[in-house]
Amino acid sequence: LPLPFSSKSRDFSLPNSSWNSEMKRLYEHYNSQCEVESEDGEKQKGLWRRLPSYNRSLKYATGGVYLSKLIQSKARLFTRNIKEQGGAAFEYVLFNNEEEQRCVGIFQAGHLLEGPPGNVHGGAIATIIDTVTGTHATLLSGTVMTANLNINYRSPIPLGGTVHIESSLDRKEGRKTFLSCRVTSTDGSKLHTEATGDF
Ligand SMILES: CCCCCCCCCCCCCC(=O)SCCNC(=O)CCNC(=O)[C@H](O)C(C)(C)COP(=O)(O)OP(=O)(O)OC[C@H]1O[C@@H](n2cnc3c(N)ncnc32)[C@H](O)[C@@H]1OP(=O)(O)O
Repeated sequence: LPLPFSSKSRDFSLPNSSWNSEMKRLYEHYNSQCEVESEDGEKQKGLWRRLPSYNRSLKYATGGVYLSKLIQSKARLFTRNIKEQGGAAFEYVLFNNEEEQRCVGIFQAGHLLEGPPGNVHGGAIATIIDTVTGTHATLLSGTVMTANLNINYRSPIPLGGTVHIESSLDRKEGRKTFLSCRVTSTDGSKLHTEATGDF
């Protein structure tokens, strides 16, 4: 992740007191596979890697063609900019499995993401899918933009609930990267959303 963050920047993908037990359990499940101990007690890289997440992409604005310095200095990542405490909006952590070309997101949807009463807004679901697949495509192919995101909403996601999001590589064609994504209940028994993305 070639981003020049200050060591003081908060890493939003670490557990906090708003996480429910399912969120913590799944975090532990993947985090425990990020580092493994060999027989001689040495720590080695595991199958998974937790991806840190910050609320701005550049610590210091460098100026841009279209954006004023003021806008750049105030720019914050959409999914990490809600000040209200207590897991009000997007709580999530991403883990990447480079070998299997899979990226997993664990997502707890806070009360500010309501769409239909008691359920998560379809735009918020699209946002978190774009976040997981967009990050995955970046890891696979370098800097990308989402060209196309196709979403099938299969069953509502309850507000406050935790879901498992998995992005996998379908294929690469020249400079295009095609991914598939599934949002399921944490035990995998219920399919909430399916998507494909071109980056
Ligand atoms: C490491 C992690 C870091 C990440 C940290 C941040 C975390 C947050 C992550 C959040 C992530 C959030 C991520 C976001 O939210 S990204 C924001 C949302 N996306 C955009 O705003 C993108 C806007 N569009 C564009 O900029 C251009 O149109 C792009 C760049 C997409 C293509 O324009 P470009 O001039 O470059 O290309 P081209 O026109 O020569 O076409 C090239 C090829 O592409 C094919 N094509 C084009 N358009 C489409 C389409 N719509 N569907 C299907 N295919 C399409 C086209 O047929 C052609 O194919 P072929 O003929 O070659 O076969």
